[in-house]
Amino acid sequence: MTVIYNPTAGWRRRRKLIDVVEAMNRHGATVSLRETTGPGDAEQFAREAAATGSAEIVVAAGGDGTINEVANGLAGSDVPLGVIPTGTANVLAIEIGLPKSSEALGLLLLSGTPRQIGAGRVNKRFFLLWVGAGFDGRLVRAIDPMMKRRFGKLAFVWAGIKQVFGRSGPRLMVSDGTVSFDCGWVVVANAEHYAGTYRLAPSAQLDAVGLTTLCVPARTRPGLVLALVGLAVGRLEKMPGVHVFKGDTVTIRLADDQSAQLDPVQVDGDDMLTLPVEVECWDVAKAPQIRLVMP
Ligand SMILES: Nc1ncnc2c1ncn2[C@@H]1O[C@H](COP(=O)(O)OP(=O)(O)OP(=O)(O)O)[C@@H](O)[C@H]1O
Repeated sequence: MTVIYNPTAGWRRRRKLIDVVEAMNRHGATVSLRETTGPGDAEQFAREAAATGSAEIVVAAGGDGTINEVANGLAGSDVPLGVIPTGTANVLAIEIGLPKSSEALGLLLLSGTPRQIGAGRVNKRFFLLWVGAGFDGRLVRAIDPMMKRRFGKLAFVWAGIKQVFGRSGPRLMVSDGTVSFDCGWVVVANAEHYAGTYRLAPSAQLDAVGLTTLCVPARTRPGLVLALVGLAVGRLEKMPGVHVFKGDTVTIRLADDQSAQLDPVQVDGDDMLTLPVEVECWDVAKAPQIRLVMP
């Protein structure tokens, strides 16, 4: 087993990694640990492990960004993906209900049956959770990595407050190929949970095929505050003015073509791309597939 560990993810979570690895060692596993030194390493290490056939399973130890990289590195191989959540928000772990106890998680990684999951692709990269632009794209870009390391989730709260009281949101055009929606915040979700235990898209499930897109009219401060209240109570989909649709392809761009197309796009919680982007649903029947060890 190869465990790819992002030492900068999360907040004092190294203990978790050690406990799970020790649990697996007690059950006779040979664990080869690779630490990342920067963005891109996790994907590269996963690709190498898959190509050399040196691991029956590759485990991402980090947050959702590290899992995203490892998933992209493994896509196209038969090697299953496992997760040790040592990140800040760990939404994928919440989504699939990973055991909290290190012993139980170690056992799951050693003997769990991998299952194919539905995924999305954005500009040809796989994502497992969501792609977001407007409010959350800007929020993720505004996060200070040092602050995230020191204060964990509070860094997200602080960046959110700055967005609410900062400049107004961008005007986004979101299209499903036939209809376009004008909004200030868009999330294309492959999973139900968001930013922790919030239920953003109850109809989206990681182990089912299909993306749910929420176009939220959150350009002004009152609109954004209302949307955040809706998110907090698990009813964002039902809020006035929110358009929700299911579709296989979604394009997101700035409405004003004259403006610099540099607004950030978060992918699985990381600042990864800038607009415009093309999002597509990836069918479990298509190759490559992503197989995830889950309870
Ligand atoms: N050694 C490293 N130094 C700096 N950045 C790294 C390193 N290794 C990986 N990264 C980058 O760190 C970013 C954030 O990691 P990750 O998302 O796993 O943790 P997190 O943000 O704390 O957790 P979560 O996404 O659950 O909130 C990833 O985009 C990854 O590319």
